[in-house]
Amino acid sequence: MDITASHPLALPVGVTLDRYIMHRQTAFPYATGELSQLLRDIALAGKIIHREVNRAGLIDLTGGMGIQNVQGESQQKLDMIANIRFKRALTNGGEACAIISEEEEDIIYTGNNHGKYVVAMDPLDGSSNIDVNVSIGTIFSIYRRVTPIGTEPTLDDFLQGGRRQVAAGYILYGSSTIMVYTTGHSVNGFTYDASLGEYILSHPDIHSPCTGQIYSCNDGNVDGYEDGVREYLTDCRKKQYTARYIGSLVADFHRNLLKGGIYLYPPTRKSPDGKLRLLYEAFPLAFLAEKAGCLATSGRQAILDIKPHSLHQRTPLYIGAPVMVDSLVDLLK
Ligand SMILES: O=P(O)(O)OC[C@H]1O[C@](O)(COP(=O)(O)O)[C@@H](O)[C@@H]1O
Ligand SMILES: [Mg+2]
Ligand SMILES: [Mg+2]
Repeated sequence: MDITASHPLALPVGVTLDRYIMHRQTAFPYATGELSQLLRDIALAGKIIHREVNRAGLIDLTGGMGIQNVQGESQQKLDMIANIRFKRALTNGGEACAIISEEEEDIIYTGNNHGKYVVAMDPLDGSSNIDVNVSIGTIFSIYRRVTPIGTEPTLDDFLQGGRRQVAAGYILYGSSTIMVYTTGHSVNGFTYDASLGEYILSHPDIHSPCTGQIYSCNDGNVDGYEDGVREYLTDCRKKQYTARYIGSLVADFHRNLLKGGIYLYPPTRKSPDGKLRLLYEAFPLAFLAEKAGCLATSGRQAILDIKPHSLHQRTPLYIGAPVMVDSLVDLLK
C-alpha cells in the first residue's frame, strides 16, 4: 500500500523519523519491526558520523591511514571511522546477520545469525572530498536474507539482484545532514536536527522532475569516454545545460534528484568497467531513483536488472531524469 503525501495515512512534515518508521510499519500487518529497527540503527550510526565529520578537523580525523582498501584506493581516516561505526551499530542492533562494506574485502559476520537482513554499505562516499569540507555521504542497501535463519549467511544473500532490495538510501553530510530512503514505496527525506538529536521529515514523497538542465561527470575523463557519451555531452553543452560535479556521488545524486539532472560515470581508460560499485553504490541509488521517477542504467541495461557476480564488482552508471537518461541511451545504441 503506497502512502503518498495525499494519502490519509501520510504524516505531516515535521514528524520525527522514529515516529514515521513506526507509523509506516502499521501499514504492513505482517511487519515484525526488525526492518524498522535496522533503519533506526543506520540512522543512529549516521548521527555519530555527522558529529565526527563536523569536528574532523578538530580531532585529527582528516587525512589518510597510509593503507589501501580492497579497491586499491588510499583509505581515509574517516572512511575507517565510518566503517567501524556502522559495523558496531548494525552488530549491536541485532537485525543484520551480515554486512559488506566498500572498506573490507570479505563478508563481515555480525554474529547475529538470527538476524533476517543483510546490509551492503559504502560507509563514506566522496572520500576525495573529506579533507576539503565538501559534502560526503553514506550509502546503504538492505536485503532479506535467502539463507535459513539461524545459519551462517553466505554470498547468496548479497548477490540476489537489485530488485530484491527491501530498502535503500543514503545519508548526506552537507550544509545539513539528511537521510533519504525508501522501503520500496515512496521516497522520503529527513533532515537531522542535532539540537534535538532527531531526524525530522523535511522532504516527503520525493518525485524527481522528468527532465532537467544539469549534467554531472568528471570532464577530465572525457577523452576516454565512448562516442555516444561524448556526443551526449556535446549536446548538453549546445543546449547550454549547467555542468555541476561535486565529486561525491551522493551529493551529485541528491542535487539532481531534487532539481532534475543526470549523473554520468562511464567506463574510462583507468576504469574500463566504470568506477562505481554495483552492490553498495549503483543498486541502492538505482532502487531509490526508480521509486522517485528517475532511471538508472549501465548504458546497456537497467542497473537493477544487472545480475551481480561478486561483492565489489563495478559498473558504468548513468542515473537521473528519465528524459535525459533515455536520450543518452539512444545515443549509446
Ligand atoms: O574522482 P572521480 O574519478 O571523478 O570519482 C568521483 C566518484 O568516485 C567516488 O568518490 C567513489 O566513491 P568513494 O568515495 O566511496 O570511493 C564517488 O563518490 C564520486 O562520484
Ligand atoms: Mg562511494
Ligand atoms: Mg566510500
